[in-house]
Amino acid sequence: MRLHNLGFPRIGTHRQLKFALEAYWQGDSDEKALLSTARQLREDNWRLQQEAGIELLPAGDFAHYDHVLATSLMLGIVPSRFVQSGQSRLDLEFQVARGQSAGGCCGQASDMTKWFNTNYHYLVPEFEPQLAIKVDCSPLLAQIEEARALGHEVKPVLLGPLTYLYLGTYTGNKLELLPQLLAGYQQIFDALNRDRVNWLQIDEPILGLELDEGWKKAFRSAYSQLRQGQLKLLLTSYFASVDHHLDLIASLPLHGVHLDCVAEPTDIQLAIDILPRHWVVSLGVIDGRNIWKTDLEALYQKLEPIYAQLNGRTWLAPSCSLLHSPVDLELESDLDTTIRPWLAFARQKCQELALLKQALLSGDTRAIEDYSAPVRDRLQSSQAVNPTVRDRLQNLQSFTRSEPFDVRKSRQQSLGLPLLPTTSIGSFPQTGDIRHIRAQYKRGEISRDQYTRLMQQEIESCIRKQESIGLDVLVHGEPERNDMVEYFADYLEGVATSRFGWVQSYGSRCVKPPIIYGDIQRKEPMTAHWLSFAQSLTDKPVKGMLTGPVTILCWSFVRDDLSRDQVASQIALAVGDEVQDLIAASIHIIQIDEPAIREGLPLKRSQWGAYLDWAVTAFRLSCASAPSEVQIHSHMCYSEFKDILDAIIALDADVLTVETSRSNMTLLDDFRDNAYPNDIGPGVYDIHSPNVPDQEGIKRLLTKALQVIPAERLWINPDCGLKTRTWPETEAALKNMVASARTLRAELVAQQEEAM
Ligand SMILES: CN1c2c(nc(N)[nH]c2=O)NC[C@@H]1CNc1ccc(C(=O)N[C@@H](CCC(=O)N[C@@H](CCC(=O)N[C@@H](CCC(=O)O)C(=O)O)C(=O)O)C(=O)O)cc1
Ligand SMILES: N[C@@H](CCS)C(=O)O
Ligand SMILES: [Zn+2]
Repeated sequence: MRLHNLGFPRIGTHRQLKFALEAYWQGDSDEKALLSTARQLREDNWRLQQEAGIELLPAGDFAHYDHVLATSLMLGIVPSRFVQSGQSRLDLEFQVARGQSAGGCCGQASDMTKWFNTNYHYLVPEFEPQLAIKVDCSPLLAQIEEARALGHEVKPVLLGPLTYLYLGTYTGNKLELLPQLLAGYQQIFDALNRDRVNWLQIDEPILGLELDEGWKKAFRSAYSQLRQGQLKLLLTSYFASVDHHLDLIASLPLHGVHLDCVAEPTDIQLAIDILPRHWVVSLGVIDGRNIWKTDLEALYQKLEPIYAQLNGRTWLAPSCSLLHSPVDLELESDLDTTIRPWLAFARQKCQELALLKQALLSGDTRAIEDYSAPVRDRLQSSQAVNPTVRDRLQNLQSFTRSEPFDVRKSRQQSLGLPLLPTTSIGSFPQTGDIRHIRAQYKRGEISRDQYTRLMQQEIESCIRKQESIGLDVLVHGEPERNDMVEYFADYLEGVATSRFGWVQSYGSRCVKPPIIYGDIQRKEPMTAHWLSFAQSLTDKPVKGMLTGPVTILCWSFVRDDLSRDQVASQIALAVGDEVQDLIAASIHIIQIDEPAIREGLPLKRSQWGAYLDWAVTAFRLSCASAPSEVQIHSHMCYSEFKDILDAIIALDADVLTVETSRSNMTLLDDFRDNAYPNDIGPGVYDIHSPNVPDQEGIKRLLTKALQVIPAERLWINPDCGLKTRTWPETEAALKNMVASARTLRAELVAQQEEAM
């Protein structure tokens, strides 16, 4: 039996990678310093895993920005707009991820989207008909060498060719590109052979999807064509079961397969029966994506007969890469002492595997019995159930708003908004000063009153800036929020937050997912005091800003003893209570953000309907109590939406703002023929790039939008919130956006007059 790991968090216990990246981008450090931090992190990670008991360590799971982008660079698949002579490989990587710096030419960053159903974002590979593959796997080989020099036995990790192809964008049939791509993968295989690599972990998570015949055929042909030499391929999939593809997998020339046995019920016996007798079967039995301590005793009972059957062919691992888990629970000294023993972070998950192995080898279960006791405590804890919340949900009468959109729209004329209203998505720059003030408050260095006053100053400054820019619907700027989910978690019973539980979201950006351990209800109003202050400063409408139930759910570590739809409904009630308080505070426009609604989709399309039903219900429940005069907005980003358009329509928000600019408004093709019935604001510029969009560019996008959306239903806004930008970029960009809106408005009025 061997213990291995699919990948480890690369950001570091104290987000060392984040700080090193940002210092490099700001010009405060050099390439040498960044590479040295990265190397140190890899070293720490390997040591940590080895000390915990992992025997075969992953190498090549580390990436400076993103592992899909690292694969693109390894293959030389880089959009031609970035390839110039002179820049280092590292700078090329950052240009593709972040857009070309002002000094370079006009390179728009590659699109970024969700990694399957997680809150991690990858850089979408862009394929051109001639892939111009130019393999350079020296960074991977260097990582293998580093690990070997430290005395570790490693298993390199490579994103498989089919999944890589599936995740990219291409105007034609992607499978046409497979032969070219395979030539690149062959070169990588050859290099790994020359390097005497033994096992290669080849990640093909698309096997969790319901693939069509074309892709299944491509799997067979790709893996039979690739000459493996001495390499032993361990095919890994995760985030879903692959029971439906076992015959396909069994037909591939592999040496082993890894199964995620946690994400969905997985028939391990079926796998053993179908897979070739000589293959290694890696069982992903420790949840790599949630933070609950594993009931090792129960797992032991389940695995014992399987282990006996597989004998030496059993490998044990977390279900997926631990990229999605915080690093080390040891650091959480402030966590509630009842809750802390219920948890396991990445390091503890590795230790769980070691305990499990010990028990399976020796048959002595005493250690795992002791270890697992808190799991039972959690499931029986009185903290998990709140009868008031259960009764309230049981007795609910109203799940949706009372009048249809057209009636609501006419009642909302009282808001007095112009044609093509301009707005932003909510957050304004979270400057170092703001974060520092919050850190001081948390450390008790400033009082609550001082903190409130400083945040109010920031809100006032945001309002004045927006007035001067000329926006129509203002926001308070969200300065008081550490994060759009964590902030709300602190106001909710049944939810805990950690201190160092960072998980990488994209590049240098991290989040601390809250921990939902019990029934949820609001402790007190969460935002109304900030909004009421903001509205008192201006005659323009200020938009209230809430995070929706599905997003709070998807971006948290969620309890496993209650169904996700029940948890979402509980959150919806809490958000709905805040909607009431905002209305009472004279806020007439309220945005309920749901950027995570698409990422919550199960991998298998056949399961989408059930998920979307409860997700839509939860959103509608959160705003059901808003009278028709109150305008409800929602916002979505980081995803493709065309395949869930019906659900998005069913949300029935009065206004939907949605990310579109990075994908050049291709989303609008789906909105043709009035496909989207309510008001919509397709984002007109990419907020991830420091580049300031010019008026002409914005106007071009808006003109495109006007071809499919009638002017009376079109809003003008950026793609997403502006918290990651600086103020100079933000003001310049918004001024250009407002100027474009005004020009377009004038042109539309002139056209109307001409037509009369
Ligand atoms: C919209 N997005 C979000 C997603 N998921 C979320 N949970 N939240 C989101 O907003 N998923 C999809 C996208 C992903 N986008 C982003 C964008 C930006 C960030 C981001 O900026 N993250 C911050 C961390 C945010 C935070 O919690 N900040 C805290 C702590 C600040 C801090 O570091 N303090 C220092 C001390 C500072 C001092 O003393 O001067 C410290 O503690 O050491 C806060 O503001 O209070 C990031 O920096 O990565 C994430 C996802
Ligand atoms: N209101 C949030 C939405 C981000 S998806 C923001 O503006 O940051
Ligand atoms: Zn967004």
